[in-house]
Amino acid sequence: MKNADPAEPDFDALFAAAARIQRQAYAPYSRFKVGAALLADDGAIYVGCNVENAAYPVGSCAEAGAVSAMVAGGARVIRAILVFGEGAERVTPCGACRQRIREFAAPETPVAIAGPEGIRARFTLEELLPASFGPANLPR
Ligand SMILES: O=c1ccn([C@H]2C[C@H](O)[C@@H](CO)O2)c(=O)[nH]1
Repeated sequence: MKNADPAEPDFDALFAAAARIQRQAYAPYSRFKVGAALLADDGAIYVGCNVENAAYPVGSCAEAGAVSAMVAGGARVIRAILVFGEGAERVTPCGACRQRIREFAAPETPVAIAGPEGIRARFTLEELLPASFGPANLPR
């Protein structure tokens, strides 16, 4: 049975959303298109794709786009996130994006890494960004 556990995020839906948005990526320089989809606490799926720039460092990652879409949509908690990329290697979020996810996720929040054939690996955020700095580290 598909997604029988109600506590388990629907990774099939995240995969479909990330694979769809990956095709929209603007990546004329790297030619490496990435899509990201996250399930937020409002039950909605928010997506993003990488958007490169002729001034290379100005480009943004798929995960950054998905996090921005979530915040713009009014949600504040990431329940699960999936990153979709092509090629033989796993496309794990870059360091900066791990921190972006950290702002809105828990240590145990799943981060799934997918390619065209399906999910390749599943990490927790804590595995990708151990001993991290977050909102609670700032004085109130
Ligand atoms: O997790 C990742 C890794 C890379 N990229 C983008 C950045 C750049 O546009 C291209 C090559 O690094 O892929 C993402 O969007 N997400």
